[in-house]
Amino acid sequence: MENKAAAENGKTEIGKEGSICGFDSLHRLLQSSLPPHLFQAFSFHADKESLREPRSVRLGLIQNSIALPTTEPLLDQKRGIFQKLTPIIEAAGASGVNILCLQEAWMMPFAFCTREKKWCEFAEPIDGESTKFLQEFARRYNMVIVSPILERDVNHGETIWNTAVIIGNHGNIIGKHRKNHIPRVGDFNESTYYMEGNTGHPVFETAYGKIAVNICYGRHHPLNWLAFGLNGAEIVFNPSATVGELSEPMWPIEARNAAIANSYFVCSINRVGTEDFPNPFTSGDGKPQHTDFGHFYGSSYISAPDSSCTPSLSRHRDGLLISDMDLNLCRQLKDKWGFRMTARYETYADLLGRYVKPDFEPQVISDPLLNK
Ligand SMILES: NC(=O)NCCC(=O)O
Repeated sequence: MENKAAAENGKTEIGKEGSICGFDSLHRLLQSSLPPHLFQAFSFHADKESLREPRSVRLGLIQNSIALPTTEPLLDQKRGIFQKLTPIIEAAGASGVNILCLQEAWMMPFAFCTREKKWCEFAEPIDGESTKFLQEFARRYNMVIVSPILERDVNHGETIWNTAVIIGNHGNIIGKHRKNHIPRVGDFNESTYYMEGNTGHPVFETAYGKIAVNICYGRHHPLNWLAFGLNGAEIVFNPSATVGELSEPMWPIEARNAAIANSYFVCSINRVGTEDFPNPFTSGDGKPQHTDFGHFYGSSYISAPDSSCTPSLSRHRDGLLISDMDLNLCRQLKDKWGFRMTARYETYADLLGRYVKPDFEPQVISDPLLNK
């Protein structure tokens, strides 16, 4: 587990497999070459206000590799992850974390690359075994927990969804959100298993603030981020599973941009490690078949609306990132920049209204001399 002291010592384990140019994380590499003011660690500052008390919240993000090989019985694999996570969740609770978020589909390997249907067996109802496991911690530590799982909706013909369950600090289920954007890129063949979510862009009002969940691939969609902001989110969690070759250059940028544009905090969580599957599969790109997805590069971090961010966790180790923040910062940034006031929602709505119609024509004004 990575704690504050260990995380501040960024050059631990240099040369270990998974390091980047000898550094433990991309952030450490950047930190060594960029001025220190670009990096804020673990506690976000907001100005003191005269009419509002600070609204301090402590967040925890967990990234982890799977516990057992994917060839082991499915139930053992799931229970192995429970066992592995128990001390990490307890450390979060003992550290006074108010809201904890786990990685995408945390209770299973990310098997969607295989297109094999046997992995559907991991899917659970929202009040299933994984939720019950976490409800106990939520009650014990008075902690809200965001739990991204593979969901089976038994009331709707056993349909499967990629879902985040929001567990309240009394262990109650506040609600759920289903992943809005399903990737069809590289080995991310998730639409073989579930379709685009049908829960909209809910914001959950919890004891510690208004939160939302933008699951993984939704982070490439600025309007998805915007919708959570329009509904009043103060913190948006982005539980993810993504691999280095595909998305690592985008990872340090998109969440920070969303936090700035929408005046809220963004918590980016990625799983870590390489998961190997029993049967080879191809990526439809002419390259040889393979049995792993590539390296899940971890690197979880938190971005603030004032453009600061925490250092990221390791690229190759499990980790718990804990950070304090004052949610007053969200409104302070809204007052400063006025993005909500200067946006042109009517014109965007008009364009989008026309764009979704089959007879839409792009507004392009061509130089009349072009074809002369
Ligand atoms: N899990 C998931 O949606 N991955 C898609 C790949 C990416 O967005 O980087």
